[in-house]
Amino acid sequence: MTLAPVIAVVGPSGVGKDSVIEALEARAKGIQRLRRVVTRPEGEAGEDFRRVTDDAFRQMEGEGAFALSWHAHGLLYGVPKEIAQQRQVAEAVLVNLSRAVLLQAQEIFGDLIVISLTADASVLEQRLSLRGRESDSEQARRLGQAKTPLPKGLVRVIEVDNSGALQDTVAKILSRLQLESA
Ligand SMILES: Nc1ncnc2c1ncn2[C@@H]1O[C@H](COP(=O)(O)OP(=O)(O)O)[C@@H](O)[C@H]1O
Ligand SMILES: O=P(O)(O)OC[C@H]1O[C@H](OP(=O)(O)OP(=O)(O)O)[C@H](O)[C@@H]1O
Repeated sequence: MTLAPVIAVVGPSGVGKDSVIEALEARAKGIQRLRRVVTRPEGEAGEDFRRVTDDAFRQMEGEGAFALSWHAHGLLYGVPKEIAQQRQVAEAVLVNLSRAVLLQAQEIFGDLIVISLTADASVLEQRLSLRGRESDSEQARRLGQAKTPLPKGLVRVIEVDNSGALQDTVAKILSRLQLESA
């Protein structure tokens, strides 16, 4: 059975990864988002994710619960191995990934499309501040990592600027994805 592609949405903090994922899922029938496991502390909201403690995460990892996992912003993130079942029923599975794990993701998932979102530095700063999920110092730290480059060796990368309206970004992505599958 062929598995649907995994679409990794990546980019700096505040660029709009979760907003784009949510909007794409709503707009495109058949595209589903993946629910990540994150050790994000109580009180910090975010996308629809499964919150676990560090100990629970480590235990899950030891039991082989993740297809992919990584460490960023002092948190642990996991892609549950059930992504394989999701890829059997969906036309594509969207997931918010770290830029640091993209080559690993390409190796593990095989069929990987990377959507690399960009936005002007001033826009990022304003959006992180408006989101208000992290402290000012944590926001500043995340902004400091904004320019992390994508690794070399990725087969399919779609770069889209999300400095403008979300609906324009989503339209641009859908048209690029259609071109890809044509
Ligand atoms: N195109 C856009 N126009 C205006 N605000 C946006 C846009 N994309 C995202 N946002 C807002 O910016 C903030 C950060 O977006 P989010 O999706 O959490 O980014 P990320 O997941 O990349 O950190 C949120 O408050 C979100 O509502
Ligand atoms: O290595 P990087 O590409 O810089 O990514 C670091 C982390 O940032 C994002 O997490 P999260 O969505 O929790 O944070 P964000 O909304 O602030 O980007 C992304 O999913 C990674 O887990």
